[in-house]
Amino acid sequence: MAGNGNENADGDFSFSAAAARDALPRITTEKGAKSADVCHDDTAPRVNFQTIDELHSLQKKRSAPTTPLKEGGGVVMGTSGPTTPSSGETMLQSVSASLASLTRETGPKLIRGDPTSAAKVAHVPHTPTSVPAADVSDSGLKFTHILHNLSPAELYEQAIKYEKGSFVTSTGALATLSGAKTGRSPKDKRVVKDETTASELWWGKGSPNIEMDEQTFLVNRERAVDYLNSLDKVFVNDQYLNWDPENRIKVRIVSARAYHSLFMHNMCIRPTPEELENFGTPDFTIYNAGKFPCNRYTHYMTSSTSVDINLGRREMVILGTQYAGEMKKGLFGVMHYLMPKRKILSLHSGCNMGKEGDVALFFGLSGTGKTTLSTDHNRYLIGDDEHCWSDAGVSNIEGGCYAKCIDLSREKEPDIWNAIKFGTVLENVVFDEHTREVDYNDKSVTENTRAAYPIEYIPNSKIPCVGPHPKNVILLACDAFGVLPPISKLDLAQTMYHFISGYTALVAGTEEGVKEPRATFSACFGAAFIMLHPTKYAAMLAEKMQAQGATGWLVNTGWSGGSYGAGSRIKLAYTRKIIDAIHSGSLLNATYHKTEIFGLEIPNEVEGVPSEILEPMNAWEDKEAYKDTLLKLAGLFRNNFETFTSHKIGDDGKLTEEILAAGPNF
Ligand SMILES: Nc1ncnc2c1ncn2[C@@H]1O[C@H](COP(=O)(O)OP(=O)(O)OP(=O)(O)O)[C@@H](O)[C@H]1O
Ligand SMILES: O=C([O-])CC(=O)C(=O)O
Ligand SMILES: [Ca+2]
Ligand SMILES: [Mn+2]
Repeated sequence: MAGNGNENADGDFSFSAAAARDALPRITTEKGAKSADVCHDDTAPRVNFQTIDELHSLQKKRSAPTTPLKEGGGVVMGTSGPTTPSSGETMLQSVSASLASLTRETGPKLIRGDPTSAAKVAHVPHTPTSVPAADVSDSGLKFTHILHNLSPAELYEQAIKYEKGSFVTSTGALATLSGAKTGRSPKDKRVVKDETTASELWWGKGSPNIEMDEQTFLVNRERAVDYLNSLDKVFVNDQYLNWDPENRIKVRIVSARAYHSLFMHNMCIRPTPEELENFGTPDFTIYNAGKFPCNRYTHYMTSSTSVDINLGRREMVILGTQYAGEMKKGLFGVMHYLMPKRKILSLHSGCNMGKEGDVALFFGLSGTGKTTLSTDHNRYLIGDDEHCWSDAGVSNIEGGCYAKCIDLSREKEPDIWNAIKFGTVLENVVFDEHTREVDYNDKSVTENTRAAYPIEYIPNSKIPCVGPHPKNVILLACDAFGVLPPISKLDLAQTMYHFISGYTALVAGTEEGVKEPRATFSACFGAAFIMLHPTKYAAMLAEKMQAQGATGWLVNTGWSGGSYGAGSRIKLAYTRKIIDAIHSGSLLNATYHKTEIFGLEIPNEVEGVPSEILEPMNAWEDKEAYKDTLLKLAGLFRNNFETFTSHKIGDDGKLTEEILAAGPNF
């Protein structure tokens, strides 16, 4: 009967007599079953390992270029004999030379690979020399491990294991903290003034180049190098800048953090394994000592942070800041020096291209919309921030994008939202401690939250990131005064006037309550990065725009209907419609009327944009307040331009006159 354990209809099992005495039933298998068939679910073939260590050694397959040794065996390399060094050896020698102490004239002893890894590692061949005991230092005796061009996955592991504040977010990005500094430190930037740069660069009032001498640079360089050599391990990135193959620059970044290495991996152009094998000597080297400060007793130092550029030595030193943007923008400064020497214009601009090959440039100061508006689902992204314009067309300097994340939404910026995934560095964002979902509205750490991702994370990026000559040059200004029209067409002189002015007005504070907008004028929409006098870049831009017949536009991505506090920021959807109309060419054929004071040409209609916002005065309720604010802004423009009135722009005296006349008239 059911339940008494004696069912045996199929002969599958039967209870032994013990069942009757309440013991556990003994299971008997099917008649005739051989012992080898007992376990039907474990029929895997023989294993290839005898020990746990062997099992672990099987997990990782060797790959070039990130694993320690190319030629198997894993023997520690001895002193270099008559045989030619392997590429791994060459790399170590090259890095050791980069990290050489200038006072001791020796490079550190280097080992490739993580210090904690059990994997066999190779070290740089070191010629044994007998040195006086007094010259021997502890750092000279130790080995520094070099983590050379690690992959994003390896860098994630390094960051999570060793760098506090590193987490994987719910979408797979690496959340990091940049420490005390969450933005650049322009007041701490120094540029070496030597015989050459004294005459070539822009110095003095308004210039971003604060001088330092060669000797002081070497003091800071030694400080950074000694710090890096004192560590167990340093990260080394060998990468490229500029997608134009004829004007590509090789850069090496030596840093103390996996965060910095992954950031630059994303932001610079990534070499192929073959290119890395044959990388050779870099054209420019960054020593990023991160949190290690400069010595404030050092000449020219006014804080514990110092970002030093030496164009002669082709080196940059970073002390006392971990904000990764310093590296990206430091290299941009270098390009602003090197490229004009080759008659190539360097630009703080975004750049994209339509299906018909029409290229647009987007100039603008930080936060005005270069990244947001160049990332356009209907167009190919060439780059979001740094470009070159040569006789051949445009090329992106970088291999990645650096998007502002504050208030980021999937609806408004889907491509940027989707780019925040595995491999992306997310700086200073706040996330849920359990779900790891990021709250992009949270400004607890900083308002300047950022995502750095490789450009190919944007689905319609154009690889290689080059394009033909621009057709449209769009100047973005986030006008928190709310008086500039959302869109106006510029003639060449006006384009130059606004390019040299480089105006934007962001909101002064992030605290509660209404704050006065603060006007910022930054020549060439990037005074912090230019090296030569602004008129040099302006002359090149004028010449190129003229030669190519490019049209200039001024787009206000800021306020409408009143200043910050009374009006509101122009809807991103409207700005996108305006940009669409520029790209399509429909705005070129529109009818226009001219504004008072600034003399800007405003279109009477733009498809998809309410006409009442096109003329700024119409959107203001208080017309008197509008006029006062407009005059106030015009005055700010005029004051700012005074420093440029004594400069000639290019060889064309007539253009200079026209540019001076292209400013506000009142
Ligand atoms: N009408 C608008 N047009 C453009 N951007 C807008 C508009 N309204 C709001 N925004 C927001 O303004 C910000 C523009 O930032 P974006 O990253 O594009 O600046 P950026 O010019 O690339 O600056 P940076 O050089 O510092 O990278 C984004 O957060 C975007 O969502
Ligand atoms: O450099 C930065 O921190 C961000 C940036 O792109 C800019 O300011 O133009
Ligand atoms: Ca940007
Ligand atoms: Mn920028």
